[in-house]
Amino acid sequence: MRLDYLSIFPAYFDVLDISLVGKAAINGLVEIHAHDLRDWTHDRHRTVDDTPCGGGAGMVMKPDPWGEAFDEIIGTESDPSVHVIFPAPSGTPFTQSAAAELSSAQRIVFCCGRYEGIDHRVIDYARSMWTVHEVSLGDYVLNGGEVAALAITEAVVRLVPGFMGNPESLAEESFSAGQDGLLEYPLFTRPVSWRGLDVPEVLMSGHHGRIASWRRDESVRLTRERRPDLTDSDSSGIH
Ligand SMILES: N#Cc1c(N)n[nH]c1-c1ccc2c(Cl)cn(Cc3cccnc3)c2c1
Repeated sequence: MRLDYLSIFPAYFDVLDISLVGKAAINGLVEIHAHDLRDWTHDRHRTVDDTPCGGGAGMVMKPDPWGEAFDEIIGTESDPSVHVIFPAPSGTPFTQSAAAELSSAQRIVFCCGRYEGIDHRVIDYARSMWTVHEVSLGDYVLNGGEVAALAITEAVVRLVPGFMGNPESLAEESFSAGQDGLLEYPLFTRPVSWRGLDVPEVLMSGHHGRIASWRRDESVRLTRERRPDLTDSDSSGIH
């Protein structure tokens, strides 16, 4: 899997060399390339923004640098196997199932905008050439697309076959298909007693049936408390 990041702050992606994604890069599972969008400007000030047509506050990212960067990084041929991701406040909420789908992609290009956003013709052009995803991390405001690109990268790469040392652990995580759409149950490890707080006895019983039942009950309880929106979904197992 090749991952490209287009941003006016490419240093955001230096962290990928340190994290688990860096390990995957070393193992050859992923290839990471960060690019400075300003490398595709031609004026002395390396300008990437301009005032919005129709007026309004803030600045909008000009289309020209993006188009030239696309030509060099992706090419000028249409290829639906290339996935181009535009984080955006107006994007579709990014989900675990979207991460799972993207984990089989061979090429993902993250377009990380700033200011008030990117000229929409950039997205329209990308849609005419590749498979485009306009996504949002959630209902809160970030200053640009970089943090979202990092979060999406981690969510996707950890699902790439061969990346996780113990793929079985993926099945028990919150939001994973194996969890019935429920939140993950509380976790404990040694010592059994810590600052007057004990591990629930059932987990020390060695009785696998009771343990499974306790874990399921806890997942249902937590999901009802914290994510009632998940309890109505068909996959939740709670109705
Ligand atoms: N993904 C996601 C996401 C999220 N969950 N919050 N904010 C963003 C996000 C993503 C992309 C951009 C671009 Cl390009 C510019 N900005 C700044 C901005 C802030 C408020 C309104 N307009 C633009 C972005 C914010």
